[in-house]
Amino acid sequence: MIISKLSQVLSKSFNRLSLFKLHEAIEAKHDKYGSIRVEEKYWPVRRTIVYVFNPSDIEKILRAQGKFPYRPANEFLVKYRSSLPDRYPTIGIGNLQGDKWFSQRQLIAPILLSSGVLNSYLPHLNVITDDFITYLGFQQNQQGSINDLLTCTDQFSLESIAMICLNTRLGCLSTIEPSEDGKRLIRASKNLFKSFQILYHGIQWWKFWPTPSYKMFVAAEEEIYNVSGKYVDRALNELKNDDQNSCHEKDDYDLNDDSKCLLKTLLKTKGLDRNTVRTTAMDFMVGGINTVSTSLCFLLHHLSVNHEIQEKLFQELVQVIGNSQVDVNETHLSRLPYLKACLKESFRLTTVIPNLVRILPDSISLSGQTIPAGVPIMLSFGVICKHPDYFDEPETFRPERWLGDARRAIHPFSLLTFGLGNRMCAGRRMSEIELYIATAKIILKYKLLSETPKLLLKQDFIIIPENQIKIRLEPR
Ligand code: HEM
Repeated sequence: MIISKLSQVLSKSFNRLSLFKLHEAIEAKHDKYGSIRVEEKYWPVRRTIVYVFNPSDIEKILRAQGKFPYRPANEFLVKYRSSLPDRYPTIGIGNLQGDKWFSQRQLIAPILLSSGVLNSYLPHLNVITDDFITYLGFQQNQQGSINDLLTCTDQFSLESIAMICLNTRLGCLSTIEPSEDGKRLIRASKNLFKSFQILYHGIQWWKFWPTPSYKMFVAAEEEIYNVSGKYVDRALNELKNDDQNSCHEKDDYDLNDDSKCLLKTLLKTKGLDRNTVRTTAMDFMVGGINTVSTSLCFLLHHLSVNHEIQEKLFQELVQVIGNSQVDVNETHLSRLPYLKACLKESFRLTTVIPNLVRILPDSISLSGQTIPAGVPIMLSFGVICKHPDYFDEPETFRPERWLGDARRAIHPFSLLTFGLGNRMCAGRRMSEIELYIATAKIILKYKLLSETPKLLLKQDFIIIPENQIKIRLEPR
């Protein structure tokens, strides 16, 4: 009895120490220290980190970040890309700082956020979702179950992001075999995130010699660079040929209409050369594969556990869209408040990125403590989102809390899935559209029944399920 208790305590402590359980270690800091924790680390170098667990402090920080919000870069990525200036004229908007970041963000983000570009992808995302539904059908076992939902949503997510960023289908949803490029990208993006977790949060041995994780990162980065480069060059050649040949007839959603194709629009933008676009496309791929895939997997899991909510969502979808064969369009998307609330609630319970990080240009007073300028501050909204001080019955999946008057009880800086302000996620609207269309069509087609005993989480750079998500699909 005593031994088993001791082993439980030990295993909990070791779990918290583990690199893949950092989210639990951060929760434990909040339990122990309350709304703020200023931590001095002495090894391998002396540094201070501040953890903030209070939405009012988070609001203060985000309002104080100025014109050039400073989110610390992934240093290993900066080191690697800076060593190859011909290949990487930029280290990418996710890692640049100051006015260099600002001028690149000004060129790139408006294209990714423009409704003209976004809407042109709706028909393609509908087709990809239909293919995903067929693919799911082939993945079911004899009892109608999918044994590992995340590997399926990975395929969907990669196929979608490749269509958006590389202007190509990769065949990841083929019921026979994904294309070679598809397989390479899936493998590379998994390895990339695995190495990120160790390189970003572990001891920085990579600064002194190429550790196995650093080598894994470089190999994955090269793979993504090579595959995506091929499609960027193809788009560039098409643009050159288009210039030489006369215009062809274009319909509203024709991605050969260059003004509606993200990649070609980037390539035609003054100030963005071929290699900058190549880096940007890579960063979009990396930013968008695992985040969207895991978010979709979590949302489908929550719906599969909460049958009444799933039914209520189904009713909304039937009323607004009809059935799974109808293409989801802009008008439908503007009339689906319950679907949007379900996604928000899924983000609250299982947000894939539970912290934002900022370094402020000036000192700031937070929860009665003065934090000097230049100190990294972790805005730990993932903890806030699961705390009863801020959310009633926090463990319950209840989309209604995001609707009508109930929403007013929620502090606006408590859920920051995509960040906030002028450094927020450039792919937010694209991701939401992907997630809405996929969820809508799947729920219209299938009733989802969970076969996952308990959802466990781990941090693999982003938060992902630790155990396999098993789900049964019953045709409606
Ligand atoms: C569910 C999916 C996604 C989530 C949860 C997510 C979340 C985030 C978060 C939290 C940030 C940091 C924001 C901040 O510091 O304020 C970020 C940055 C970024 N994301 Fe996403 N993201 C997602 C999908 C995507 C996609 C699909 C793309 C590209 C198509 C993308 C591109 C970017 C870029 C370029 C940045 C850096 C922006 C900058 O530094 O200016 N993300 N994302």
